[in-house]
Amino acid sequence: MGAPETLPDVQGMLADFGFTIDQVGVKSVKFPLQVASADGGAQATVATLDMYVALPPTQKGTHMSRFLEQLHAHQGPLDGRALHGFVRDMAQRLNAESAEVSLRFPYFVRKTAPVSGAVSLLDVEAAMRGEWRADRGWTLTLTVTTPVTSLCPCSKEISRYGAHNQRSAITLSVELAADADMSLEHLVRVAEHSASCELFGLLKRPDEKWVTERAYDNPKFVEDLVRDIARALVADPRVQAFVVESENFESIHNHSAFARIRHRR
Ligand SMILES: Nc1nc2c(ncn2[C@@H]2O[C@H](COP(=O)(O)OP(=O)(O)OP(=O)(O)O)[C@@H](O)[C@H]2O)c(=O)[nH]1
Repeated sequence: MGAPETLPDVQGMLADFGFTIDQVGVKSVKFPLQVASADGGAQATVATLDMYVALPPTQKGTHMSRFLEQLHAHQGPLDGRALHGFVRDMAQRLNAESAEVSLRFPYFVRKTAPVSGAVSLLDVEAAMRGEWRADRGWTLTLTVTTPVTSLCPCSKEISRYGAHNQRSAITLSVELAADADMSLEHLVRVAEHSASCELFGLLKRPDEKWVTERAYDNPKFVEDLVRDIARALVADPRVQAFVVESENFESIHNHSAFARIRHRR
C-alpha cells in the first residue's frame, strides 16, 4: 500500500470538462450540532445537511473530503450570522466561487401552559439555508414548520353546537435582508399568533378548557392563516421575501386543506 502522497489526484485534474456544475458536494449528512436559541443560549440537535459548491468546467472533481473537514472544524452554536461565516469559510476551503449549506433539524420551543403555568417543550421542524456567491453576496433563508390548531369558521356558524377543528402545519420560509437576523422562535410566534390556538407539550385540565374555548372564539380558515401571517411578514423590514403555507389536516375529510402565499419585495 503506497503512502497517501503517492496516490493520483483524479479530482484535481485540469482540462476542459464542458460544463460548469451548479451544485456539487455532499447530501443528507447527519451531524450533531448546537443551534442558537432566542434567550442567547444554545440547544443540541441532530441536523441533516446538504453542502454544495459550484465547480468550473476546467476542474474534474470537487474536494469532497473538505466538506466534512469543514463540518468537523466548526465550533459554537449556529445562527444566521455563524452560518454566514461557515459558508464563506467553506467556499474558501474549496476554492469555490459560490457555496451553499442547508440544514434541517428538530428545534424545541419552551411553552408555558395558559392557566396552570406548566412549562413544557414543543418540537418544531426548522431549517436554515445560506448561500454565498462571489457576484451576489450572501442570502439567508430560515424555515420553520409550526403545528397549531385551526377551527373552521363555517362549521361554527352553521352548527347548533361544536365546530370541527384540526391540527395545521404552518410552514414559514423567510429570506432575510443583508445582515438581518431573526430567531427561529420569532417565526414560531408569528405562526402561532395567526392560529385559532397554539399547541403546548403539556396541559392540565384548566389549560385544556382554555385552549378549547380559545380556538372556538378564534375560528380561522386555511386562507385566514396564511393571509394573517403574510400581513405580519410584509410589515417586517428584515424580510426580503417569504413563502407561507398551511396544511390543515381535516378532521371531517381524509385529505388536507392547503394554502400558500409567495411574496418578494
Ligand atoms: N469529487 C468527487 N469525489 C468523490 C466522489 N466519490 C467519492 N469521492 C471522495 O473523494 C474523497 C477524496 O478526495 P479529496 O476530497 O479530493 O481528497 P484529498 O485529495 O485527499 O484532499 P484534498 O487534497 O484536500 O483535496 C473522499 O472523501 C471520497 O468521498 C465523486 O463522485 N466525486
